[in-house]
Amino acid sequence: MGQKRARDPKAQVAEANKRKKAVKSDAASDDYGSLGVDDLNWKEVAMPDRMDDAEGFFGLEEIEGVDIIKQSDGGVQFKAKAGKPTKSIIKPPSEDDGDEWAGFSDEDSAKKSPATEKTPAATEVKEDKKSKKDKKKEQNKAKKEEQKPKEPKAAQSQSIKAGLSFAALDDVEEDDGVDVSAWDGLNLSPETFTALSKMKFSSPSAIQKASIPAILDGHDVVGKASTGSGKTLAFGIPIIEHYLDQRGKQDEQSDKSEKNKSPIALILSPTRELAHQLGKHIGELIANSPDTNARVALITGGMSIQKQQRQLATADIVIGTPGRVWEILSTGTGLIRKMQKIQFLVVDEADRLLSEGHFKEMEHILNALDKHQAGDIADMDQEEEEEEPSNRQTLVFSATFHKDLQQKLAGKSRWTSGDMLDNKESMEYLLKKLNFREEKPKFIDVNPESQMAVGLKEGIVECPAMEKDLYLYSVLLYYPKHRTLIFTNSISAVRRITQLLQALQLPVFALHSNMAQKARLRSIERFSSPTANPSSILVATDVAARGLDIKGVNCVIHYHVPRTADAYVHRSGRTARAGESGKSILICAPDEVVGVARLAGKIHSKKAKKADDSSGPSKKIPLESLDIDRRVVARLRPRMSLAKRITDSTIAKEKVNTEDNWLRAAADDLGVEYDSDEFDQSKGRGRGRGGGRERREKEASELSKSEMAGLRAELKQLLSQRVNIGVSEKYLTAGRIDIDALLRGEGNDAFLGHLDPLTF
Ligand SMILES: Nc1ncnc2c1ncn2[C@@H]1O[C@H](COP(=O)(O)OP(=O)(O)OP(=O)(O)O)[C@@H](O)[C@H]1O
Repeated sequence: MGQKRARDPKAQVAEANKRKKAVKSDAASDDYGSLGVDDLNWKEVAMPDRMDDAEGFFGLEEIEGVDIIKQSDGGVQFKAKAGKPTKSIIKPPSEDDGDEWAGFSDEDSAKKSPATEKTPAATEVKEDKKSKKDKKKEQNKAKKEEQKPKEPKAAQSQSIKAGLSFAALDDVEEDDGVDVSAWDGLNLSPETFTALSKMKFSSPSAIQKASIPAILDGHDVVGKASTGSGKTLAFGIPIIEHYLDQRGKQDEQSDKSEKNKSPIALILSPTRELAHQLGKHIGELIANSPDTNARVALITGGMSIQKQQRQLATADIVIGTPGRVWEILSTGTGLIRKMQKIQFLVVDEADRLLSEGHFKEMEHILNALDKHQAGDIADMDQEEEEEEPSNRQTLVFSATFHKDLQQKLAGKSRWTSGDMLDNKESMEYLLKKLNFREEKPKFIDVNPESQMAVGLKEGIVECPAMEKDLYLYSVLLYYPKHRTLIFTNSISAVRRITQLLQALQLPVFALHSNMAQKARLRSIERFSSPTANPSSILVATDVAARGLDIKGVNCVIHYHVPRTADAYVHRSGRTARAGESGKSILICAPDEVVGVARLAGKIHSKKAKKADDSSGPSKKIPLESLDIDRRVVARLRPRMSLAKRITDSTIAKEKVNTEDNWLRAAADDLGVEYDSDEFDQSKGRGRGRGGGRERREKEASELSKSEMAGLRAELKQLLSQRVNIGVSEKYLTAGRIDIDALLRGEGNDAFLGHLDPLTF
């Protein structure tokens, strides 16, 4: 319900204060005056996890202590119940529901958000055509005369007017931009220069430098560049350039109503989080670009369908996941027709989007964009059907491209591996399905040698299969103040490891696709917030492997060996982004080593080949081996075994409860008595394999409350002390410990004694 107006929080607060004042004065004259729906302080009703992604059912809100007053026009107003002060039901002034990312326009913000107020585009609708034209001409003239700004245009043109209050000075932004002359050759608009300067992007990355001119020249582009190398703006900047160009033309030639306008770009992404992030990143470019008010509609699952349909109707740029985009296009009226007019189709993380899971919806969308017989366009008249075919540019980006896609697309083969693909094969495949406008799109591969980011170090920790948890914990303690992303291959492992690390009092969050959308976004926000604990940990499935751009991730740990080479590339790519450095560490049981060697071999094959050519054949895994001190592992074992018992018991209890409830309900349906002991006995009979696990689960679930409390107390006691790795506290002053450093809070304060830091 709360509306996001995040581009200008100050104005939002001012608006809310104004509203509050108005309500206050109402309340003063009539203590129980009537209120509108948006004035009330609605409370969210907690939804169970199983409601996750209930197809647009976003949630319920409730309010207590109000009477409903029916209006003569059929509408309703609200009023505090007798005896209840009005104040108790009014929404607080600066409330923001915080559900959505900043930077996207929505219907409400279109009406009165400060972002739209600041731009002429929003108010021009009311102006007469002639004055609009004159204004535009003046703007264009000014634009031509303008030098590429080394300082923001907004700041240049700001002049002090009489009668301005001090509050107005808040709107004058400091010119803290950077020199952006390195972007000179790319033929960008002054608006984009200003935005880049404000965003402090002093020079283009390799993929941006190569792709932007090609896209601006009207080419289809297939772009391949390592993770974190700035692919989003490689296509985002040309789209905004096109928007700025078109905006001028449209204003001059027509009085197209908001409803009749069509989006210029459709950007497809494989996951919701990535779609949100793309929206945020492109939204930042728009927000920093003076007088640019392109509207971004975010079309992903987990949010209200109706709202998204409304946003899509007036959007300039549509960003979404294929499932929801297709759902909205196929059920809307006239939306496909609008989308057929897009100038850019962007397929981000292309190899993932065009593979298993998204294939059907992608196919539907691609067909709908090209063909004129989809259901939605049955109402299209003859004249329109004979329109020229779409002339859109197709832009395809990823850090990796799969080999089997082409056959998969043709329905000839099952998905087998995530092998890397050389350029020619991927081109053939993409050419076929994406219907490029050019016979040969421009293939831009800025890092043919390696998919891995330059600043990434890759390491491996070998450990016994049953001790992965212990080694994981050891690695985490070795690297304090490291923001760490841990990847697993299953949702149940995410749940278990999160609980385990929580029991060990580490600041940990979970992320997997069975979580409600809001919880997913919350986990990412908490993990990535600049004010978050610098040792924050996010445990995730591969839903977080691609595209997520979280600032300051220092380390990626693969708790499970990734299933494919490209998954390894993308997971590892969550660190060492935008020229930073980072670590990727595989935790590996002895029987996984062969698979890891194969996987690493594929990724580094070209590099290895080069090395081999010069120095003879080598079978070594191209990953650095990390030596974890055995003393450390031994000293951490007691903590880990306590934490494991607590976690196993909690999980087993949850499982037993769920099973019990399910069986009870089934017995009720059948009209029989449910006896859990009898059921357990019959279940145990004749069981061979798996019986041990069930017995262990049962035992774990049978730990009493007081036993659990005992375990927790014991663990708490252990965690309250530093891990002593071979120092008698009696001899603290004997010289082996730098007491001053200890008091200054330097070194690794998880340990007592000298810990050789990992050289990795
Ligand atoms: N020219 C630039 N200068 C400095 N930083 C930049 C520049 N362009 C983009 N960035 C920053 O680099 C980071 C990575 O960008 P982006 O998310 O677009 O990478 P990517 O190549 O799409 O990565 P992935 O393959 O993982 O999706 C972002 O934080 C972005 O703000």
